[in-house]
Amino acid sequence: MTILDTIIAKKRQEVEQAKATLSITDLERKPLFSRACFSLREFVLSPGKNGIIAEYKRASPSKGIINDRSPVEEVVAGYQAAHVSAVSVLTDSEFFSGSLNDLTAARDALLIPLLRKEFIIDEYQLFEAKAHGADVILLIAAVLRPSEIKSLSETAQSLGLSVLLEVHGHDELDRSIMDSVDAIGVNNRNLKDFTVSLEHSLGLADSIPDRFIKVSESGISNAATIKRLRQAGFQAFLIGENFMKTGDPAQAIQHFVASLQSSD
Ligand SMILES: O=P(O)(O)OC[C@@H](O)[C@@H](O)c1c[nH]c2ccccc12
Repeated sequence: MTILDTIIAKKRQEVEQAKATLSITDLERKPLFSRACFSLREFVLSPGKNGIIAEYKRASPSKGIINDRSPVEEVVAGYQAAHVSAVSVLTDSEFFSGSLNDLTAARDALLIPLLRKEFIIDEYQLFEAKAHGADVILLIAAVLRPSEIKSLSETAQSLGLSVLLEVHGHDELDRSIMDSVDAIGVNNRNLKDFTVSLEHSLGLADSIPDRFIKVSESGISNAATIKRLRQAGFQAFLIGENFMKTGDPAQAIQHFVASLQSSD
């Protein structure tokens, strides 16, 4: 069993428990469910946007605790003040120490798109995402059949959510490309063994059709890397640990964005 298998097995149990506690109808009645979503496309592609999607990540299976001292609302407010395009918040509790409460706390602090970073396997989680303030959801090609990606992405879009599809290699990309996704993210981290290489993004850039927002995910820690990724055609950059591992993520991102601007 890989760590990904373990995470998905646990997730299936969690979703069944959540469904038994709160129905989709209950979720639809939550106040946030009826809000209009911010568009990922607009916030990444409009002129002057830097394309950074900054992530709030307390812990991960590969690193253990990264930062359990900086409160979510402070960190995401700092990300927004640094003019990022969007914010990502982990909601998995078992492996990433996140929660849906973190997502809602982030929503309260933000006027930019918010990604629910989660292992989504069931449409119930899409309704949960909407009811807790998300604008964007993640679908991971490594754990979903193409038919599942199709139905989950269509349902997400019907709720007004933007869809980020995550792939790791050519095979996943080729079988998962479909018009009901908005953005395609190449994860530089292999979720099966945690090794990180930028070559995954660089090698796939030209194979992603231009109608999708091109996102590079994980292991990004400096402006020079963003420059290389932009040259390869990437428009958005998902970055977590580089900010979270410092004592002050809000300050770290300010420095990062300043160095990005001075290298432009
Ligand atoms: O902390 P990093 O190396 O900057 O990576 C952020 C993000 O890409 C990573 O957290 C991630 C990408 N895909 C995921 C899927 C599930 C959980 C986490 C992830």
